[in-house]
Amino acid sequence: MRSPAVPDPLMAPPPGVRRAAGPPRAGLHPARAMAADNRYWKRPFGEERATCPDTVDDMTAAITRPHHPRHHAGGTPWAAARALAHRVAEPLGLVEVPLTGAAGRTLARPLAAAVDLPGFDNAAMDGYAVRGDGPWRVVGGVLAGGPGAAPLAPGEAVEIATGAPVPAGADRVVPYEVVARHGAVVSASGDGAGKRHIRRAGEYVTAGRPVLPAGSVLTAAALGLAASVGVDVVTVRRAPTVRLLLTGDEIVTAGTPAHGQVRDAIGPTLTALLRAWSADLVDVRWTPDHPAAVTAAAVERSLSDVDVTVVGGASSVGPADALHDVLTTAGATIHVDGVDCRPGHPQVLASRAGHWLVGLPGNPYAAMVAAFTLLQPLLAGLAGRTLPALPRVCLDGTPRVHATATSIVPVRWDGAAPSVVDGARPGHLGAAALADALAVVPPAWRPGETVELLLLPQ
Ligand SMILES: Nc1nc2c(c(=O)[nH]1)N[C@H]1C(S)=C(S)[C@@H](COP(=O)(O)OP(=O)(O)OC[C@H]3O[C@@H](n4cnc5c(N)ncnc54)[C@H](O)[C@@H]3O)O[C@H]1N2
Ligand code: MOO
Repeated sequence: MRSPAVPDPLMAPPPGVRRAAGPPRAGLHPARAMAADNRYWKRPFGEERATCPDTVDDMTAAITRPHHPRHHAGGTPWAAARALAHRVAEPLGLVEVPLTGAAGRTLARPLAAAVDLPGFDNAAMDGYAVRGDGPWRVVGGVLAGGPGAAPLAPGEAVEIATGAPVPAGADRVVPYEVVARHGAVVSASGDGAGKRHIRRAGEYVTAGRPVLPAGSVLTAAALGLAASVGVDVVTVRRAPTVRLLLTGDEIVTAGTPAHGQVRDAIGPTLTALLRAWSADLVDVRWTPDHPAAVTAAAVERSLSDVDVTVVGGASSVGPADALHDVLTTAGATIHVDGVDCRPGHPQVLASRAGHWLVGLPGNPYAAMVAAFTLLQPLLAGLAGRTLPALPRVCLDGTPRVHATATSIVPVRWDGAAPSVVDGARPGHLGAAALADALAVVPPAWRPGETVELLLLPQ
């Protein structure tokens, strides 16, 4: 039972409530040793290098930036951390949902056609369905959705609309553009040996055949395809339930912050990302740094509740950063403790009995980087999807690169090659807000080498 002195850990601040700044973060705190496991990683993992054509290859852009000693302790290499977050996730159970509510969900079973597509022989062009060689006698007309026409005899034609059922016996449809009509007689005005312009029943797919494999995301086109083949209900993976826990005495959720206070930027960013990643965001809660038992109780409860708890802040080594201790006390397994990337180094992936926790750094751009590193792959794994493949491209411009860590750099992709958006700072989303993607720049990248891109949802 919780002590009555400890406020409800999952109590969100009422909208508009401004909180006073918490107690100052005074006093020395022993830096935590990096997880011994991380020393296993001796060299970059999965960071392929390829060179762009026509670029200078003999320059170096490696600029080593000063970092706190903990940074130099390393961490799981970026690509390995991303792959691990996907690999450790067991796909969630199956649910049946109506097509109307299935956008973004992941098929748990192959999607099979319930009907032939097209369902019947139909016209691909507006014109005349004809039988035999012309000229033809027009014996009627047929519209899409209307009653069909009687079978054609040789030398007969019916005027026909695109999508209307082609009468039995018709060889082809002659488009209006290439016929001449005189009274009840039409003749081909051009080369009569053109295309048939008839879409035959089952030409696209026949009933019972799979049209999409399990693991496919129900995109806009996939939803339309499912409807085309007569499907109303799809079997998908349950959407992972997610709670966003924001930590920090200084955090306010609305209005203009007072001196010492900071407006929450992680909540709005993560809410949008989680929507794009088809997670079921259950709620966004706030816990103060003090007393630490509040965060502990919130994490404890959340680890028995939702599929994924995302904690904003509390991941580093400061006096108020309680997450590691909380996870240890909760008996959680820590899979990733620090990732060798800039920004976003202090991120955490942990689990307990099928419940997951992703700890994001408090700095908002670093939090966004961490969400792409650990959270997106985890959600993909839970949804039974493959790890999203990253396009590999040449960059326009030279980003700041780190000698030993992966740099995650906002880029704008409105030309042939994405160009670097300058001014990215861990605590500021200004550059990311102007970007279309984040470039994954491997350690000691050199101009002319390609990079992978994490595409930002709109
Ligand atoms: N001695 C060390 N200090 C720090 C290290 C380190 O390795 N050794 N790492 C730095 C890096 S890198 C980051 S990132 C931060 C991560 O800190 P935490 O995850 O523990 O987060 P906080 O300390 O609570 O906050 C950091 C920063 O972010 C602001 N913040 C927090 N939450 C939000 C939010 N929801 N919206 C907007 N801004 C937020 C907070 O006010 C702080 O300014 O640690 C460095 N220190
Ligand atoms: O990496 Mo911190 O994650 O630089 O702001």
